[in-house]
Amino acid sequence: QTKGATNTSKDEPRVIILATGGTIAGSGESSTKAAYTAGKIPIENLLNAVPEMHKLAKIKGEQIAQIGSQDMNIETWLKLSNRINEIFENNEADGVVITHGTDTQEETAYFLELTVNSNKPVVLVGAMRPATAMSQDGNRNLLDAVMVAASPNSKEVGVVTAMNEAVFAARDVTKTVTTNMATFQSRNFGPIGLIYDGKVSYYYKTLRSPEKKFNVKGLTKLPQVEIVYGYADASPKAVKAAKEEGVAGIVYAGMGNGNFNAPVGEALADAAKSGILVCRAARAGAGRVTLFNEVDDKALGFVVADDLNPQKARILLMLALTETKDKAAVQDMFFKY
Ligand SMILES: NC(=O)C[C@H](N)C(=O)O
Repeated sequence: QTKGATNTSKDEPRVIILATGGTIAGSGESSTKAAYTAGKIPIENLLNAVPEMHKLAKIKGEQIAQIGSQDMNIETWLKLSNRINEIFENNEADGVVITHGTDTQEETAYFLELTVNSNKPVVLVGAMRPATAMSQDGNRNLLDAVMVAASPNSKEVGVVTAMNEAVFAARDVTKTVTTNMATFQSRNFGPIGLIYDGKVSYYYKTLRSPEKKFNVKGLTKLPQVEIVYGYADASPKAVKAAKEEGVAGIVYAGMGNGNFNAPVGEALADAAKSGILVCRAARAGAGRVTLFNEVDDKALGFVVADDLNPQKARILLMLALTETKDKAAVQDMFFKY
C-alpha cells in the first residue's frame, strides 16, 4: 500500500495500541488501598476492559514491554520508535496509542516526537490510579486516547499525551504532581487540546518540531548523557565523576536561569574543554534558559536548553550527538526543536 494513504470517509480508522505497562496496567490487592504494582495487566485485558473503544476504531494491540515507566530505557525507546515508523511506512494504522506509565511518559513522548517520521497521530496515555482501584482513571483515559488517535483533527499535531481530558504536545508536557490525576501540565504553554464528551478540540500547535527527524534505525544505543542537579553549596563531585566516566554530554539542571556555583562552574568548564557537550538547563520547572545572562556561555563552551526541562534536554542532546559534536549546530537544535 502507498505510504501515507488515507482512508475514505466510509472506512473505519485503524488504531494500533502499543502497550508498555505503567499504572494503567497496574494491579493492587485492594480497590481502596494505595499499594499496587505497575505493569501487570496484559494488553488483551485492557482491550476487553473498554469495549466502547472498539466502536471508534478497528483496534489491534501489541505488548512492547510490561514495566513501570521508572524502568523505561533507551532500548525500549528505540523499539517503539522503529515499530511506529514501520507501522506508518507500511500503512498498518491511521494512528498509534501507547499505554505508558506517567513517571517518564514525557521523555518517551519527546523521544518519539524527535524520531517518528509521520504526520499521523501518536498518542501516549497512562493513569494515576491502578486498573484495580475504585474510580480508576485508566479506562476513560484509554477510550479518550483512542478517540484522539482516530480523530481526523489530530493529523499534524505531532506526538501528544492525552490524559485527564487534556492533550499536551510532547515537548511541553511534564509530570507535575506525584499522585494526583491532573498531573500532566505545561507551565509555559498549557494544553494544545481539550477532551470532553468523546471529542477533542484543538487550540494550538507547536512550531518546534524538527522538519527532518533523527534517524535511529539500526542504532542499539545512544551517546551517554548524564544529568547533574544544581543546589546551594553543591560540590563538583558529580560533574567530575561524569567526566571520568567518559560521558558524551552533561545536562546541568541549574538554579534559576541555569546557574551554578563557582566549583561546579569550574568543573563544567573543564568538562566542556575536554570535549564533553555541556548543556545548561533549569530545575525551576518553567521559563527558558537563555544564553549570556549571568553566564558567559561562549567563553565557557556551554550550550543552553532553552525551555526544555533537564530530562528532555538530555533526550535532545543524546540524539543531537548521534549527528554532530559541533556546539553551534547543537545550540541551533535547542533553539529550533
Ligand atoms: N502513574 C504511573 O503510571 C506511575 C508508575 N510508576 C509508572 O510510571 O509506571
